[in-house]
This record gives sequence, C-alpha cells and structure tokens, in this order.
Amino acid sequence: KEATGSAEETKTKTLIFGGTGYLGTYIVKASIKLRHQTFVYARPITPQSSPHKINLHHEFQSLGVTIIEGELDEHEKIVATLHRVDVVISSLPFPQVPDQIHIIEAIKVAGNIKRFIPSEFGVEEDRLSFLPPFEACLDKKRKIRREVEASGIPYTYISANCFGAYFLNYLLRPHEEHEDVIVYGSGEAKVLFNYEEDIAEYTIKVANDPRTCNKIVIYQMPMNILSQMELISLWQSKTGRSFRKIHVPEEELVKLTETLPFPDNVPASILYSIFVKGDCLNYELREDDLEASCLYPDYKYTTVDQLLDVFLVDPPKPARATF
Ligand SMILES: CCOC(=O)[C@H]1C[C@@H]1c1ccc(O)c(OC)c1
Repeated sequence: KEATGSAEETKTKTLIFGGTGYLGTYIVKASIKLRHQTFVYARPITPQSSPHKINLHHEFQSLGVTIIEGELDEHEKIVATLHRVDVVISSLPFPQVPDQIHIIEAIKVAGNIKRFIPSEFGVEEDRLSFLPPFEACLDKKRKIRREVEASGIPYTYISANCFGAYFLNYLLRPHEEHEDVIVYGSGEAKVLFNYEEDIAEYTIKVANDPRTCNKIVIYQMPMNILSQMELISLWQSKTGRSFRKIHVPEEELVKLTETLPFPDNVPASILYSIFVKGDCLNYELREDDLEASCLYPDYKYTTVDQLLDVFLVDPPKPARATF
C-alpha cells in the first residue's frame, strides 16, 4: 500500500492510561523521545505499591512526564486532565479494558480530544474468531470499539500482533538453563513478532497522523514474519546451540482451553490462535486498512533478527499478561 500525505506528526500533548504497564512504559518513553508533552494517568502510589511502580514514577518524573494520580472512576479528575491534553492512548491490560468506558464518558464531556487509541495492540479482533476463552477476552475489546464508534470520538484501532521481546522470552527462555524448546503445533505457521519499542513509536506517530483518523492500523512489518521453527533455527545459529524441540499437539492446546478454569485457560487459547492458526496473518488487508511500515517508510524498525542479537547479549526481562 502506498503511503500518501504527510508523515510528519504535529507535537501534541499526549495522555497515556496504563502508562506504568508492560507496553505502556514503552509508549511513555516513545512519546518523550518524539518530544511530545507527555502525561500519565496512574493509580496512586501507596506504601503497598511495588518497588517497580515507585521507581517508574520517579523515572517518568525525571524524564519530564506529568503524572496525575487517580482511579479510573474519578470522572471529574479525568475530565480536568483531558482539558490539558490533545491525544489519549490507553494500554490498559485485559482486566481493566471494560473500565475504559469511564475514559470514553470523560472524553465526551471534555469535548477537546483529537484522537483516542483504545487498548488493543494484539490480533485484529473484528476480522477473526477464536477459541472461547480468547473470544471472551476479545469481546471486552470489541465492546469498547462499539462504544467508541457510538460516541463519535475520533479514534484509531491498532493491531500490533505479537510483542517481539515478550514472545521471544516466552518461546526461547534465554534467562533459564534448558536443552529444549516447546513448539506449539507443527511450528510452521507464520507469526508476526514486532519489537515493543517499534510498536510504541509507531503508535505515537499514528496517534498524531491525520491519515489514520477513524481507521484500523495493522503493524505487519515484512521482516518480522516467521514461524516458530524459523525463529528457533535462527536462534540456534546465533547461539551455536541446538535445542530439542518438544511439540505440543494442537489437540492438547484445545483440551487445555476446555478443561482449565478461566483465566488459566486463556494462554492456551492464545497460543492456539497465534501459533497453530497463524491468526496474525489470517486475513487480507482491506482497501482502507493502513499498515505501519508503509505509512512511515523512512522509520527503520528493529527486525526479529536484530532483536535476537539483542537477546544474545542482554535479553529484556520476561513478562506475563493478566486476563
Ligand atoms: C501465550 C500467552 O499470551 C499472552 O500472554 C498474551 C499477551 C498475548 C496476547 C494477548 C492478546 C492478543 O490480542 C495477542 O495478539 C497477538 C496476544
């Protein structure tokens, strides 16, 4: 798809909900890097707050981030915060996805927000169907999309596919001593592993780009498409090691989704979607869909091969999503 129009985004005041979370931290740093005045709405720090959250607040403040402490149901506080900014990005995790209704209500009252990006960043949930546990999680995101459309708020939905560092840690486990790697299904289905720093930087660009208003933007970087087997052989050649591959049959993943209680059955349904069905690439881009690397052809994203080189020397800390 040809990029058209100006890729230069204007410098706006950007507010991030979920800014102290896994992807949110990358988004806050990308917003600062792209020199936007950056605000974070975050839960109040208390003596029970984790050292990680406390350190993050201090780090953000040292970077010049304005932190507003509050809960998601503090309507007046959110409206007052919205009057200080132009663009709102949410990267709240699955358990808080329904709470985004408070953000939508506040945006409607405030009336000044130029773009809202709800918390998505995964598979394109309006184009595909999934095993029930994943379906239930994605239904929460679909409901927010419909609320956003009904509200008339200018929006952009982002399908960022697989978080690269997250899944390289999940599959290759560089922090552990091990001789084997788990392969879900045959390992041949194509997957899209996009480095979190690129997902974050593209998201700041997208949030400020008139071409992406009321559109879906898919992050489908061509160099980041590979199967589990291709990823493992790349990793073997880089490490000089050879791993025993233990295949988890797809039938076993399906059985886990049917026998484990919610939310323990969600990961298996996601693994099935991504690694067995290949859902990251299981649909054609439509005429009015936009793809990130086409929108910003001059932006050099980190390829999986380059990310593996980073993993060789300093693998990022592993993380685990909540559902
Ligand atoms: C295997 C366990 O999966 C996860 O931990 C969550 C983070 C994965 C995820 C969650 C939601 C998604 O839409 C998605 O699309 C690729 C990926």
